[in-house]
Amino acid sequence: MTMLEVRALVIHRTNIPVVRGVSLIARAGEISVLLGANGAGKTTLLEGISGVAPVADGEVLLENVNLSREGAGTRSRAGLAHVEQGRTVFGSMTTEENLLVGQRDDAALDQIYDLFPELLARRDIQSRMLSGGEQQMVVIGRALAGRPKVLLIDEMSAGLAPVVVSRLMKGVRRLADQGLAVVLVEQFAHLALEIGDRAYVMRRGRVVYEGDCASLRNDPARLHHLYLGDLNDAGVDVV
Ligand SMILES: Nc1ncnc2c1ncn2[C@@H]1O[C@H](COP(=O)(O)OP(=O)(O)OP(=O)(O)O)[C@@H](O)[C@H]1O
Repeated sequence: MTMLEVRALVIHRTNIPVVRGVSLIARAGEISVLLGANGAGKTTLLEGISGVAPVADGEVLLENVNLSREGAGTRSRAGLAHVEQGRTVFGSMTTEENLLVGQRDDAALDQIYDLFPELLARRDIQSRMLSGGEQQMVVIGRALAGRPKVLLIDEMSAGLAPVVVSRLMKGVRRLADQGLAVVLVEQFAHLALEIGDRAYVMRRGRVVYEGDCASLRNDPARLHHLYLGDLNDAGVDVV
């Protein structure tokens, strides 16, 4: 079932269009992987979807309800959660105090500890003492507090060792298997394509590939070309 539908989104930064008519979908139980080189517009796109960045044109629909004119708070309450870049924990608060921020019920806390048992053992530790990977688990866990329908995750792996990234990816896959619709922006393309379902590659503000993750995973030369090769910018967006 399609949970999130983004239609022809246009977003400007200092009057320059950096997202130029992007459409994508995220289905319940699936991970939509969003790839692309630095500056392609991935972060800006997620910000436009969650309402953090103002949108110049296009639509954001959650379960067919148009949220395009709503602010970030309304979109969040409607079920759109956004894990932004930077892994911001409340450092002087314990792991559990962080997880309890915005928590609707204890069951959600149990769900987080079930997903990331590592955090259970660290529940009473000040979150500034946690490793980078554990802090990322806390941030993802906090985003689950409102029981979202769609989870947008931006570069959760930045600065982390590949083994830690794999661990996080497994957690995200499990969340999708539990029914969440996930949009995952990721620099470790090969790892993301392993756990993802749908793939989108952005280039200079546009989608230049839309398809299944398996096709791209099995064709690294094509992926390389989509990132760096000579594409006809004015041509067909979907390869
Ligand atoms: N606040 C801002 N003000 C002006 N320009 C911005 C701002 N944020 C992003 N940009 C520009 O918009 C373009 C898209 O940036 P964005 O961060 O969305 O790309 P990205 O694909 O997420 O890249 P990265 O992987 O580096 O985060 C870039 O050219 C960037 O310089």
